[in-house]
Order: sequence, then structure tokens, then C-alpha cells
Amino acid sequence: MTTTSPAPQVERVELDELVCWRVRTASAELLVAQQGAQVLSYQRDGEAPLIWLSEQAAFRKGQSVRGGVPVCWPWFGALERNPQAVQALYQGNDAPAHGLVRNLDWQLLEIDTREDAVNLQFALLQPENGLPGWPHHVDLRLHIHLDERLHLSLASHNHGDQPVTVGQALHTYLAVGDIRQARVEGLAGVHYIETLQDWQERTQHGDLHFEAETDRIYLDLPERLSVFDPAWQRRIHLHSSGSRSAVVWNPWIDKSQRLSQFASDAWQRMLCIETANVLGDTLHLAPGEQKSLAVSLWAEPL
Ligand SMILES: O=P(O)(O)OC[C@H]1O[C@@H](O)[C@H](O)[C@@H](O)[C@@H]1O
Repeated sequence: MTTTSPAPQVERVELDELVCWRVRTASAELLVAQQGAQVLSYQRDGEAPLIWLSEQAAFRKGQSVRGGVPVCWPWFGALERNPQAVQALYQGNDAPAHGLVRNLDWQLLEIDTREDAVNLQFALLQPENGLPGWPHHVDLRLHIHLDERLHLSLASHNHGDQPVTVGQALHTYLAVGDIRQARVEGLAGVHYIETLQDWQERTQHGDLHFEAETDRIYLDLPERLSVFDPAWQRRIHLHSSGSRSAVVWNPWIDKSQRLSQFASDAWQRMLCIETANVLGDTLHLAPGEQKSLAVSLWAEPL
């Protein structure tokens, strides 16, 4: 007799002020907030979480949740650090860090459950006059596909009659057993911007180890990066497409005290690898053009 696994389930849940979607498959659980189309957590049964969610996370309207995968768009980080072509498109005051869409309510367009996979499609369909302070007509869709791996793909479609340049990132918070023992593989020989030292350009020698606050923009990257995590006896893999840049971030001890929704020792258990289009890798969209930024995530035991 063959046993069939139960079909995947997608359930609407409310976490404090936020509407969320809890996805259960035969072997994993994924939680996504409608606000920002933000993946909040992802864990395979019997394994440690792969995506980190702060134990101090607040689920409030208009406030990005600390952890998961915030979508940064149409600029990354502080607007004034973005290329002129990205800055020029914003006409508002007080540009928020990481752009305009992580606190907005996206629409859930589609839930599609198959025998062993689930697809969710969120959209931020913009009116012709765009977002407040950003008058450009570009629709966003985040496609989440969960099978044995988690696949995220962010598509930007320029419906306007002018070209548009955006900076963007899938700001993934990864869970690690102990950041002090972890290292990132795939970076050797890669140029990066050391944002903590006057944005100097440097070259990575060997794997990246963590011994202090780290906030770097890696450029001209290969498609595959991995996190070697001996504390949890596993390696996390990230495979990207439509991206040649990534931000690697850990706040370490002092900055942890200043972050919202962040326990003072949480830096030990997380690491951000943010699949991006930033600096010389920003996204140019001609009128009518659509392009996607994507990442797939999975872990393997050591
Ligand atoms: O607190 P926020 O706005 O979510 O940003 C968190 C971090 O995001 C990272 O992408 C930046 O490189 C860090 O400098 C920043 O501190």
C-alpha cells in the first residue's frame, strides 16, 4: 500500500495587527505577512529554522517586522547612498531606509497548492501616478514557491513611458547556530564595499568570518553563496538570479542595542545575506520592460 502525504494547507492567521498566511506542506512550515509580502519564517520539520524571525518581533501596521525577508524597493538602505539615477526618481521628503514597499499592504493574487508544492503570488499594483513621492508606474509581484526548497522571485514591470532605475534587495535573515563559528563561502576574491570604513572598496580574502559588526556590499558575485554553520552541522545554500550584488550584515554587540525588535544577544543567532541589485548592479527598466530578482534557499547537513 502506498501512503500519500497530506496535501499542503494554506491558512489565514492574524498575528497582532497583521494578516498572515501560514503554509504547511508535508515537510515544512512557512509564514508570510501580507504587509510587505514579507516572508516571516521558514522551517523544515525536524530541522532548525532556516529563516530567522526575532523573538522580539512586533506585528504592527506600518512597521517592518524584524526578521524574515523584507522586500527593499525602489532603493536599498539610505537613499543618498544610492546611484544618482535611483535618487532622482524620488520626489518626497525624508526618504525611509530600504525604500517604500516593506510597510505597504500587498494583495495576495493567487494560492496554488499542488501535491508537493505551494505557490503564493503577492502583488503591489501601482496606480499610474505611482507611490507617494515616487511617481512612476511600476508593478511589483513577489512569487513564493515552496517545494523541497524555498524560492522567492520579485518581478518589477515598468508600465510607464519613461525608463526607471531601481535599487532592490530580498533582505533575507538567515538563522545560524553560532555566528562566531559560521562563515560565508563563495566570496573569496570578490570586491566589496566596506560601509563601516568610509565605503572603501576592498577585496575578500578567503571565506568571510564574523568577529565584529559586519555591513558589506559584495559586487560581481557568483550565483551561489553558502553559509557553513558547524554549530548546527549544516550548510545553507543561496542560489540567486538577476543579481550580481549582495549585502552581508550582522550588527554584533553594540548595534544590537540600538535596533528595534532585537534582543541584545540575537546577533549570535542570525546573519543577513541580502540578494540585491545595488550600486553598479541597479536595475534598469525600459518602458514596458519586466525583470526579476530571485533567490532559492535550502540547507544540507555537514
Ligand atoms: O533596521 P533596518 O532599517 O531594517 O535595517 C537593518 C540593516 O539592514 C541592512 O541591510 C543594512 O546593511 C544595515 O546597515 C541595516 O542596519
